[in-house]
Formats: sequence, C-alpha cells, structure tokens
Amino acid sequence: MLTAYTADQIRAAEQALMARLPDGTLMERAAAGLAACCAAMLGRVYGARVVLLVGSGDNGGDALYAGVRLARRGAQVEAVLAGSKVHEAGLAALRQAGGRVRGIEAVDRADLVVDGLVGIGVTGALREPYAKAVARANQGPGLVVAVDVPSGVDASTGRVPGAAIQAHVTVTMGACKTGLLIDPGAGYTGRLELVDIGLGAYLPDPDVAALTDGDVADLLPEPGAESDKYRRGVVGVAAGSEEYTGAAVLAVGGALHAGAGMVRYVGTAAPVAQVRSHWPEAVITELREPSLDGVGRVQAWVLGPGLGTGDFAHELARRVLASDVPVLVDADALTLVSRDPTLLRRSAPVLITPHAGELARLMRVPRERVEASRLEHARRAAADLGVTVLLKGSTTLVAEQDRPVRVNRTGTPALATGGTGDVLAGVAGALLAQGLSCYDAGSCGAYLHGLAGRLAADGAPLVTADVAAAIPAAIRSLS
Ligand SMILES: NC(=O)C1=CN([C@@H]2O[C@H](COP(=O)(O)OP(=O)(O)OC[C@H]3O[C@@H](n4cnc5c(N)ncnc54)[C@H](OP(=O)(O)O)[C@@H]3O)[C@@H](O)[C@H]2O)[C@@H](O)CC1
Ligand SMILES: [K+]
Repeated sequence: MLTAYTADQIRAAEQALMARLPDGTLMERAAAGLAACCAAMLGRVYGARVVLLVGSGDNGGDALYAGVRLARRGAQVEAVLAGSKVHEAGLAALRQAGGRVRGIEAVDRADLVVDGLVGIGVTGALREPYAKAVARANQGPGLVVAVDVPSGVDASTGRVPGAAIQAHVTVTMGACKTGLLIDPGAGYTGRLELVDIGLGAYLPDPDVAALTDGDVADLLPEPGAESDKYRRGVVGVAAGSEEYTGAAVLAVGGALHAGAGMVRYVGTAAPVAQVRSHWPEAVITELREPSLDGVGRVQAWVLGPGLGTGDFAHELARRVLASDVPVLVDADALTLVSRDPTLLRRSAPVLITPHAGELARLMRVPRERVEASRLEHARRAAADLGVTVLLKGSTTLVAEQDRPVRVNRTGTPALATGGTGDVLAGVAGALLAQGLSCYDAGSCGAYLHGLAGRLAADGAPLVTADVAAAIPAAIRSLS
C-alpha cells in the first residue's frame, strides 16, 4: 500500500523526528537521496549542466545541498535564487564546491533542472518571480526533477491554483504527499521517488492510500473447492433501455468477467435481446413493468448504466434501492438520485460511481469546482450522502467516511472512451456480490479496470468490450 499524508501531518512527524537528531540531519538525508536520483537521471554526472531553482525556504536548502554533492562529482552547478532570502549555509556550501549563482536564462541550457522553489510550505498560487521561472523551466530542454513536490502543486490537496512545475521525476522526502496522487497535482508529478529520511515511526494514519498488486490480490475472494454460484455471489444488473442497449451488454460483461457466480439481468425487450445474444450465461428477466417480482435472490445490484431517466427507470430504481443488499448506483441512476434524493434513504450499503459532472450535479456545485478539488468533493459527498463515493477520472478516488481516501493509480487515458464506465460498474458490482465492502469493491474494481484497460489498449486505441474481456488477465497479472 502506498500511503500519503498532508503537509501538516508531514510537518508534525518531521518535528518529532528532528527533536531527536542533530540539526541539519534531515536535510542532509534529503539532499543525499535527491542527489542520487539526479545522478541516476543524468547517467553521467561529470560535466553535466545542473541548474537549481532555489526558493527562500528549506525546499531550496534541499536543492542547494544536493547541488553540492553533484558539484563534487564534477557537475557544473548553477543556482537561480528566486526568493527574497536563501538558505545561507546551503548557498555557502555550494559556492565552496564550485557552484555559481546565475540568472533564470541558465535553464535554457540545462541538462537537469532541480526545482527547489517551494515544497510543503507553499500557500496559494505561485507569486512572481517564481511563476515566470516555472514557465521557463517547463519550456527548457532539460529534464526536470521536483524536490518534494512540484512547485505550484498544493501538497495536501493536489490543487494547482496557478503556474506549476511539470516534473519528469518528483523526489519526495520521508513519505508521499497527498497532492502527488490526486489530480490535477498528480499530472505534474511525473515518476515518483521516495527518499527515506527515517520518518516512518512518526507518521499518523494516512490521509490517502493507493493499492498495489499485492493488496488487491489479498482483498479479492478466492473461489474455493466448495464454492457454488451462490457462494461466489449473484449480482443483479438493472441497466439498459430501449434506447441504450449497449450499456447493459457492457455492465453484464464486466460482472461476468470479474468472477460473479451468476449474473441476473433485468431489463426491457431490446436490451434483453442484446444481453441474451452476447451472454448466454446470464439469467434474464424481461420486464414489462418496473417490478422485481420473481427475479430471484441477488447479493448485490448494479443500477443505472443506460437505464434512462423516465418514470419506468425511476420506479425500477426505487425498487432496487428498496432491497436489503448493497447497490452500486451509476450513470442514469445518479441522475434519478440527484432529482429524487429520497431514493438513497436505505440502511444497506450504497456505492455511487459518478464522474466529476455527475458528482457536481449531485452536490449542486459547478463541475469545475469538483475538477479543481476532487479530494474535497469526494470526501464531502461521502459524508453528506452517507454513501461510498467512487469518483471517476484520470485518478479515480474512493471515499468513505473515516477511512483514508483510496486513490487508483492504474488508470490510463485509453480508458476515456464511451462505455468503459459501464464495464467498471459491472466489475465493482460483481466484487460487492462476492462480499467485498463498498470501499474494497470500489477500489479493487477501479484497479482491475485500469489494468484491464492497459492490457486491452496495449499502446493502441481500445474497444470497450475488450476491457471486460481483459479483466481475468488483469486478475492473473496480480500474482
Ligand atoms: N522540515 C524538515 O525537517 C525537512 C524539510 N525538508 C524540506 O523542506 C521543505 C519545507 O520547507 P519550508 O517549511 O521552509 O517551506 P518551503 O516549501 O521551502 O516554502 C516556504 C517558502 O515558500 C515561500 N512561499 C510560500 N508560498 C509561496 C507562493 N505562493 N509563491 C512564492 N513563494 C511562496 C515562502 O516565502 P516568503 O513568503 O517567506 O517569501 C516561504 O519562505 C519540504 O518541502 C522539504 O523539501 C526536507 O529537507 C526534509 C526535512
Ligand atoms: K519543489
């Protein structure tokens, strides 16, 4: 599990650790780790041109002391001092090691730019001259390594209120910061490298966490020898409509490939015909009325993809949500719920799976506000609605009250095509039916869906049906 922390949590841990160590020890450790990463990026240190962007705080200090180490190995190190003050001891050490102070034009001929403008101490949008320095470094020819956090990214939230460094690599000190995992900040981070400075024992419960292959393998249920279809979980799928038949096919496909013991599909004539021809193994009830009479037992429901938003869909949603099993609420069902919030008054668990626009509608805020502060809105929706929230996007978040928000890091831009959300709903619904909590089903579902998207795309555009088909390969790839 990759865990991440807010700036306040990091600062508290650093203070506790620093109290037990001689002055300067942590910065020395940070600089040593940073210099090693820079050397690895450069390949050959001797003769390389390294430009340090140095702000007025300790983030700049880290950059200066890393510069000292690189200068001692023969790099030509130049420091651009952007702040009103500078870490004086660090600058003196750099000068002594042969480093020079230069203007910002130095970045135009750098092999490597080390961004030490601001770290966890930033507040608000970058001021001048930092913002101009950032723009020039981003356009320059050199590789860019961010110290601790790309300057301009809020370490605690991932918000990017103005200019920000676009890093190839971010070398983060002690522990990962939340803002490096959450968009838009995650998009500025590049490859993430963690330098151990001994903070581990002083860290509290994480703010956010990202699952790894091993975590997901441990969380997924393993069908034992005695498993029958009921024990492996029966998932009900209420999706598709006369207008939208494909969503039903994709949601059922996602559920079947994610290990559901059985899928019971309910829908009207047109989607029923499609589901029947694609998935002969699905057990189908054709609906003339919005009723679940005679549908049989399920352990969880997937509700909403392509369902429509008329009276029929509303009544069917009401009946599904009146059941006493977990329900995953997606797509059109989210529209129904935002129009009629009483639908969510139930005691069994609910997992909602909105994208930013759908969450904005549910929370009655502008979409841009959700996009800019995804973490805050996912958390708030979970608390206000009393449900588990899976907020889709380039980094999908799963929020539940009093738990670290789970961030999914397996996503791929290839998945930004129509219908992939229907597959995800089926996958996560199948995991719910197999007994996973909303929190685990949502985060494992997003993880597998991302892996399957990568396998299905394999460097080329993908066909959505291939994502469902790649779920078993994604599960096999975990071990
Ligand atoms: N503590 C430790 O043990 C360890 C800490 N470590 C390192 O220290 C870093 C934290 O250092 P920090 O606390 O000095 O803050 P930091 O990120 O350098 O920024 C503060 C400066 O930024 C400025 N500034 C703020 N907002 C701004 C804006 N919008 N636009 C422009 N400027 C702005 C503000 O300037 P001022 O307003 O004072 O002019 C202030 O002086 C941390 O990320 C890690 O790299 C490691 O060595 C490990 C051990
Ligand atoms: K930085």
